[in-house]
Amino acid sequence: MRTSIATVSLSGSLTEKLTAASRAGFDGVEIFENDLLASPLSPREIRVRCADLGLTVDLYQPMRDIEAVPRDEFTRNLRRARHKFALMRELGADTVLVCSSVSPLAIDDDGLAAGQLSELASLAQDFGIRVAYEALAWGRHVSTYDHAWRIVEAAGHPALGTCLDSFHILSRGSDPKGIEDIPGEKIFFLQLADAPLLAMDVLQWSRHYRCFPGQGGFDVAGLAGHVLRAGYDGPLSLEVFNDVFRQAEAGPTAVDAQRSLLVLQEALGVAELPAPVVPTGVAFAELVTPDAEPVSALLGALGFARTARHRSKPVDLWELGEARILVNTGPAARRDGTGLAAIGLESPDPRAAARRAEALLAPVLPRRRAPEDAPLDAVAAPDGTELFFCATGRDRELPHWRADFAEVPHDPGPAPARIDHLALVQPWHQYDEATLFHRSVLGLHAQESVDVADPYGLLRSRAVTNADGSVRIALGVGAAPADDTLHAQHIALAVEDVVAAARAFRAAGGALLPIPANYHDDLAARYEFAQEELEIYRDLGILYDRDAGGVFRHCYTRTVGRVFFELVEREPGYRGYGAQNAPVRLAAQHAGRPAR
Ligand SMILES: O=C(O)c1ccc(O)c(O)c1
Ligand SMILES: [Mg+2]
Repeated sequence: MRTSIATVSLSGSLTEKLTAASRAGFDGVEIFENDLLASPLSPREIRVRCADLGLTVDLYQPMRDIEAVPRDEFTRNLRRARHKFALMRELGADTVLVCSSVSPLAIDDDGLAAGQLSELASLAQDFGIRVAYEALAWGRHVSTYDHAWRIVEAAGHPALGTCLDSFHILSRGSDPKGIEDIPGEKIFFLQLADAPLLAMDVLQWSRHYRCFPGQGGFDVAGLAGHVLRAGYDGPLSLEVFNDVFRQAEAGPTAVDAQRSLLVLQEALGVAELPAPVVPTGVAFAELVTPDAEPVSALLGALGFARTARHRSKPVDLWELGEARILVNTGPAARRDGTGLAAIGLESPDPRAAARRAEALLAPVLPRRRAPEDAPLDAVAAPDGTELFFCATGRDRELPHWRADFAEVPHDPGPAPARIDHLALVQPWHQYDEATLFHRSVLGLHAQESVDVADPYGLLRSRAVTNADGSVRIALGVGAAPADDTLHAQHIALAVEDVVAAARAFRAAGGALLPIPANYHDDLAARYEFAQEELEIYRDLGILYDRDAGGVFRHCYTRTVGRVFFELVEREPGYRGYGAQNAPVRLAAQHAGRPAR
């Protein structure tokens, strides 16, 4: 289907918005009046620019407070409309959006509204223009889609139809099934937006919190299905008022937007994408560092052994049980400092996984970086983390990253361990994008978003997982642009006995993050422990959580660069990540930072 986006959904000047929409593959745009008013380009120049970019101007919007007003007021409205219709001809736009009046002058009289909208449509028709009437959820007398449709139907004018906007319909809890009773040719336009489920004033909700389909809590695909079954054949158009997208760069936002429509069309069965290939495990995590020494010391104290070295690059493989960490001291490290740069995901079909990612507009990375390397399929996540799709040792035909490494002499590692989860820090404006990306591209399931108090701000965190929990990625973000060395990434290692692991780490010279005594006093108030047990937790800085499924005990290493490790002992039924304890951990990490 054709896709369109309202200019209000993107940041920047009108030209920047148009360029971003075109590059992301949109077919058309809704031009928001303010964007036109503020543009140095004339309407005709905008039309040419759109044509050059391969965009149609699908809608001009909005006209406000038009209908059901006293005659003299309506005469002034028609005068205004005549100007706008002439402008739309220059612009090459053939549909105008009229949203239901919020004016105190508006009269609660459907007959009057229908009559005046019909007059407006007659004037529009002279200009070759159609009028699409939309119920704002906070409209003064008309606030539901079925009410707007009754007025359009009563008006019975060929140049008057309705505009459906998923936000207005779903935010009011209207049943979208009734959409199928509207003849498709009378649905002149469809605007799509999702939103998180918030209990707040609907106008504020709409103007600040809309997001792209699949990023919020509404069943936008379900609504769009009703619209298609009604016979609508216009574009799927995104109209998203969002404080974050207004500030973020237009290019990536437009890609995120287009991805949301691809996923929506897949759900509607009108677009076929390569099926998701859900990862089945974590093959490795790759750290980059300019200085291998502190990272090696940390890994060594955790019990990892350096087992192999890359045949042609400055990359070491460290292993502890099934946990594998690559330490890369190549050029990227000198540029970016110590951080988590890549994740290897075990994939049942790496090629197919990469094809899906590509179809969903993920940047595909050059297949490994040297001629003798296994040609691994890889894409970049929105935060820049490289995701490699691996088939470790499963199939001789498939590329095998492990074969790039030559064994080095080492003692067999001691305790069994594996990667429990990886926590990535998202750029502050990419939280919703990151969730949609990991869900749609990797086929992971998103758990609920949790708020975590940090002494200097509020963090949000949301985990995406596969069904058996063998892949868990926690996506975290601060509330605003921040020094994200604080909100560091981490690698959580699942161990059988966290107390033993923490003791062994300390005995090997590792430094655990100290946790204030108040925390453990509070634990004593909340749960019953054998006395020594709590003393052990105090001594090692072990944190404790419990849910209906089981117990979670965990502790943290000091941070190196932008990364730290967590040791976790997770009872199989426990679903969380110790979010309850995160504020204490964050405060302890702040306290432990060198003064600046
Ligand atoms: O918030 C508004 O005013 C507004 C304007 C035009 C729309 O299409 C809409 O859904 C909301
Ligand atoms: Mg709208």
